Formats: sequence, C-alpha cells, structure tokens
Amino acid sequence: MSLENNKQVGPTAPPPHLRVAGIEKRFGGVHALKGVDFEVARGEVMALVGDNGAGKSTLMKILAGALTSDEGDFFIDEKPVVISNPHDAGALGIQIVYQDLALCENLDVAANLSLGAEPVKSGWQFLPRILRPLDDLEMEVRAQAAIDRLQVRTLKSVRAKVGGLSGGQRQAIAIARAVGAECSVVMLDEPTAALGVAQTRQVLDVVKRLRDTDHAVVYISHNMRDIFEVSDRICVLRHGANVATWKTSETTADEIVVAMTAGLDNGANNAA
Ligand SMILES: Nc1ncnc2c1ncn2[C@@H]1O[C@H](COP(=O)(O)OP(=O)(O)OP(=O)(O)O)[C@@H](O)[C@H]1O
Repeated sequence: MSLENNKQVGPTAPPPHLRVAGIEKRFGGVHALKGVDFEVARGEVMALVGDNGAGKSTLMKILAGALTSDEGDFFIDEKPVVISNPHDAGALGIQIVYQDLALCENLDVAANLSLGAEPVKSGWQFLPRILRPLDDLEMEVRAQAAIDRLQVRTLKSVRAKVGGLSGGQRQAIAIARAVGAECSVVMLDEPTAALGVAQTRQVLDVVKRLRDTDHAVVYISHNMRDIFEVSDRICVLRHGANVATWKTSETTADEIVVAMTAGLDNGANNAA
C-alpha cells in the first residue's frame, strides 16, 4: 500500500462541494481530531470510516455545526464559509440525520415531514401564525412529493403513524425530512446499523437516490458490504487523523479494514 492509493489528490478527484481543511478538536485532554481534511462532491457518496473513537462523529457534528472546531477552514464550492452553529450549517444546505432519527412516533409521516414548518390555511391572517389552523391537505401534498422524490416505494400512505413503520421506512422518513429543506449535503450516521436485509436495501436505494439527485452524501458506517455497495470514495480516519481516501472501485474491504486498524504500512499518516 502506498500514497498512490490516495485518490483524493489528482485530476480524477471530482471538484468538492463541501471541503474542510486542518480541523482540530480537543475535548479536555482528548485530541479527537488532529488536522483532519475532508471533502465531498455533489453527486457523490463519500463514506467516512474508522474504528471506534477515530473521530467520525466529532467531524460530522462539526460539519453540522453541533460542535465547534478549535481550528480549521471550511469551504463551499471553494469559497470560505463559517460553520459555528446548526443554523450556519442549515443556511449552507448541510443537513444531518442522527442515529436516533428524532421522529415523533405519535404523529403521521406528513406531520413529521412538516415539523417546524407546518403550512397554515390562508384566510386566517388576523390570528397570530401559531394560532392559525394547519393546512392538512398542503402538508400531505408536500409530504407525498418528498417521498416521491426519494422513491420510497414501500410506504403506503403519508397518513401512516411513524410509530407503526419499519426501521427502514423510519430512516427514509428522517432522510426525507432532512432533504426537504434547501439541502445540498446530507450526512447519515450509521443509517443501516439496526436494520435487516430488506430494510437495509430500502435505505441504500434512498442513499443512491440522493446521489442521483446531485446531493453530496456523507455516509458513516462500519458495514463494509453497505459501504462498498453505495459509496464512490472512502475516507479513513484513525486516532483522529486522516489515513487516506480511496476510490471505492479501486480498493477492497480488506485494504480498508487494515487502514482503519493499522494505518498505512509505509507509516504515512495524513495522505490527503
Ligand atoms: N463530548 C465529548 N467529550 C469528551 N470526549 C469526547 C466527546 N465526544 C467524543 N469524545 C472523544 O473523542 C474521540 C472521538 O470520538 P468520536 O465519537 O468522534 O469517534 P467515532 O469515530 O465516531 O467513534 P464510534 O464509531 O465509536 O462512534 C473519542 O476518544 C471520544 O471518546
């Protein structure tokens, strides 16, 4: 293995949509991220992998504005930007779907997809917005459009209660909610971790659909089979630092596992 393996550098790398450089993060005495570089292009699924404690979640939370970095530069389409809170990230089109999904079990799909931005009926302007009746039909139409965009075929009705849906359907709803807003970057944290075979398939199809609709997708997973099915490139972190980034088509699961657990055998640490 050598630095040749690093496909992030060179003319074949797609132009990044989101790029960060030199990200540093300490939690007290823990040096969680040590000058990490990371990028993802539109129309690309970039897998972010590493052993437990490698720094994947910390990096993702920094990109989502949920944590602030101690140092580092952020770029959208190579223009410098600031991400210091979730509002900044949202305004830049960066959305994250956490493992717990944060769906409201007692509400239906349509209501979950509209949470925080519920359409209200016209003709009630004399009332404060919060008191105006919801436009249920509009909510349903918007939800159906979001589900259709992602081609979630197993969902019978957007009026179904989320509490009664399968894990795969819930994951798809959480993704649909994230991409409902103006969104160009979607980050998914272990989206198939708790799912069986059929549900995993459904979620991987949604991830591919995101790529096909020109989103930049960051995909955190420990599952090599899923990673090799869905990703275009694989960025490996180890002990809070870059190991390297590979084109998925030019590497193997064994090579990635070795990189995750032992780094590159030539001793290189940050090939990106
Ligand atoms: N809030 C925090 N306070 C203190 N240390 C933290 C905090 N969050 C993360 N860390 C530490 O930072 C390092 C990186 O953690 P992180 O959760 O980013 O790793 P990870 O690659 O996502 O791991 P996993 O696959 O287990 O989720 C670890 O040593 C972890 O203990």
